[in-house]
Amino acid sequence: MIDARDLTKTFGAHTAVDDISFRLEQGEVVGFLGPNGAGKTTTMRMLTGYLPATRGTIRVGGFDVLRESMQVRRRLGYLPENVPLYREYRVEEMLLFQARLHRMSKADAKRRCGEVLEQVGLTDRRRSRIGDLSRGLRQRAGLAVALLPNPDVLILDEPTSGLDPIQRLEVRALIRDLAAQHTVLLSSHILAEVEAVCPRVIILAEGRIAADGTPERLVSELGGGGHVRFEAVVGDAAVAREILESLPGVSRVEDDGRLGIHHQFDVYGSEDLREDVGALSAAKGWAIRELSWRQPTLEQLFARIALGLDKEAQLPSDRPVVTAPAADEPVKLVYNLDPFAGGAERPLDAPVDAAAAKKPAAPTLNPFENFGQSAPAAPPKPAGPTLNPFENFGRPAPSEDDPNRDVGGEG
Ligand SMILES: Nc1ncnc2c1ncn2[C@@H]1O[C@H](COP(=O)(O)OP(=O)(O)OP(=O)(O)O)[C@@H](O)[C@H]1O
Repeated sequence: MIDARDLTKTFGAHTAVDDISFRLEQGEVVGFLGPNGAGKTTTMRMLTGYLPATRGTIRVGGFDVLRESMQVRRRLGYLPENVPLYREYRVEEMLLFQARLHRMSKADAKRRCGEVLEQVGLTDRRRSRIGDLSRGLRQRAGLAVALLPNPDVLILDEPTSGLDPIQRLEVRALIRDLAAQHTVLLSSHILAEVEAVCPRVIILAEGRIAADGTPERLVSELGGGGHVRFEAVVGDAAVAREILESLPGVSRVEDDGRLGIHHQFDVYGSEDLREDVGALSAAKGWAIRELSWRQPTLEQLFARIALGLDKEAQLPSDRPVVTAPAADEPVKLVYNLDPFAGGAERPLDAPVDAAAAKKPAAPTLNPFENFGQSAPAAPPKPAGPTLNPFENFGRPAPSEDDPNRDVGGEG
């Protein structure tokens, strides 16, 4: 439906779009992503014929955008980033005016205006002045304009930018409906929105296509793979890291720092190593707080591309990391999970005192200290009143053949 080949746009010495090619098949819904200045708007304006390309060709529905512009306009609806609507017009007036530009007959224009107003949910606001509409409703009016020629293709440049969260959800739902009937190219800075609506994304960086595919494929192939998030009480973090690195299948381990008494690591490997890390923890006696499989998000992939792969270290973490205290700073004990310590506090970094751990402990009710030992004999029962009804408040319970025993019943 859209076929862009070897597209380049230069502004003076600056190359905004640098030799890109892509196709959108009929019915495809594609998210167009990229950091500010990546060239998205420039590309969209070239696709719609608003801006001539410096080099390259664009065909929409088989028609050349520049040489067969009237055929292209009938097949293509465009919602620019800043919707150029006439604020003094009423919504219906403005649509009728736009319909005339599409050379529709009066009857067709009236019918089509009614249809698009219904489609974008503005029927009851058709007599409102555009200047009086909220930004979300103006965006709907802009979509109505784009839909007027009943186009096969919709090009939407940041359709939810500047909207509040509720308006954004409404416009997103509207786009989802439209996506069922049109080929859509949608640019947005809101990646969750793109993931929710678009089965395919094209990521632009510095005027070039950096990635093109389904979000899942891009994330798994370019996102740097998944990793095991492991958080536990490990004692010496450097030693624990070395041990984790020695696990078969582990390619690298990132030390994310300390969170209270726990230490957090990201364990990378070719596959999900949760079971291996779990078994290792059990063997080492590390108390686990988290053991989970993490896939990179589209947002992280986007940041990787936007920042440049060489600046991977600057990737925003999905969780604030508490840094380990300096070496001379006393380690504060928050909670002691050492089963051998019998409740006594010991600095977290100190090794377990093996001798103390082995010494025969006095019988207690602490299950950790008493494995294998018989429970102490119960202390003798103190005489005195009990709540046993048979003991009759201090007296022994009557025996079976006590003639005075009250067995109940009549008489
Ligand atoms: N008319 C113009 N004259 C000169 N330079 C321009 C013009 N239009 C765009 N540019 C430049 O081309 C580059 C790409 O701009 P473009 O607006 O296409 O980026 P974008 O990806 O849409 O960014 P944003 O997400 O901020 O909208 C930028 O460096 C911009 O300054």
